[in-house]
Amino acid sequence: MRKKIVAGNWKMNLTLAQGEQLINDILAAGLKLEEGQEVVVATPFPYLTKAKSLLQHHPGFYLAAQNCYSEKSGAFTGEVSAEMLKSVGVDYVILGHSERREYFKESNEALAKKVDLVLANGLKPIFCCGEPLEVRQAETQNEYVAKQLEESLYHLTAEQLKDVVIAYEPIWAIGTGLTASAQQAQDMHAFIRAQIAGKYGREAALGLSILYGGSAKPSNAKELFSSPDVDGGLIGGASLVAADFAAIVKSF
Ligand SMILES: O=C(CO)COP(=O)(O)O
Repeated sequence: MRKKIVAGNWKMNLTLAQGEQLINDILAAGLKLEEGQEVVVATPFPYLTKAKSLLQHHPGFYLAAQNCYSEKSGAFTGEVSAEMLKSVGVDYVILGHSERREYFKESNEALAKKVDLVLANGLKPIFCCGEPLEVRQAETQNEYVAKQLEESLYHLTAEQLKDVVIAYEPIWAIGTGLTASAQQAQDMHAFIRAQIAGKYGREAALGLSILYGGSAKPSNAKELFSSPDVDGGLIGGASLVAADFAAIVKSF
């Protein structure tokens, strides 16, 4: 079902005590979530259990991990499986963030395997896509994103796709202070929805939540979220400040 989602991606920031404080501050911010609105917090792995205990009795608040490994289990020192994430109460898993694609060389093919493992464990992927600056400058962003979707998602059944959330994160807008304009975001979100409609049908496309990520902040969230195909945001820097994150959630 299509939902409005604001997800905070903490990335590799905060200590446990700081993270605990941040969640408590967000919970104390008096956010009133309506039916179909969700707040998701994506903490580093070591904080997931603690974060779960803080969030679990708050309807509408969900927990995400920022990654998982592309194999089920075994001798993969330092890696974390989807099954492990499920066992500590995770709801969503961010997959294919551009930082992981860039620094850890995650391919569309490896991401397809991660998507499968996440879904097989009853978790929901927040699948990230988005183009680098040179692709945007060459005006080939649609082809670029279409390929990401095709190679990582299109092996799924329509039933499986119902549990997938897509986040469009233009790389040139991540952590740069440069935000896609509301029109640029809307255009890409509409394109993604049309691609999904072409592959899975109109009903599936209308049921899909597509989040925008890239320098979203309190001052631009309302405009971004007011576009018809933008169903919320995946927030980096501003998710580390409770007042900013809460203000963005209030922009639903
Ligand atoms: O990468 C992002 C969220 O996953 C966006 O990060 P910023 O909001 O810091 O630009």
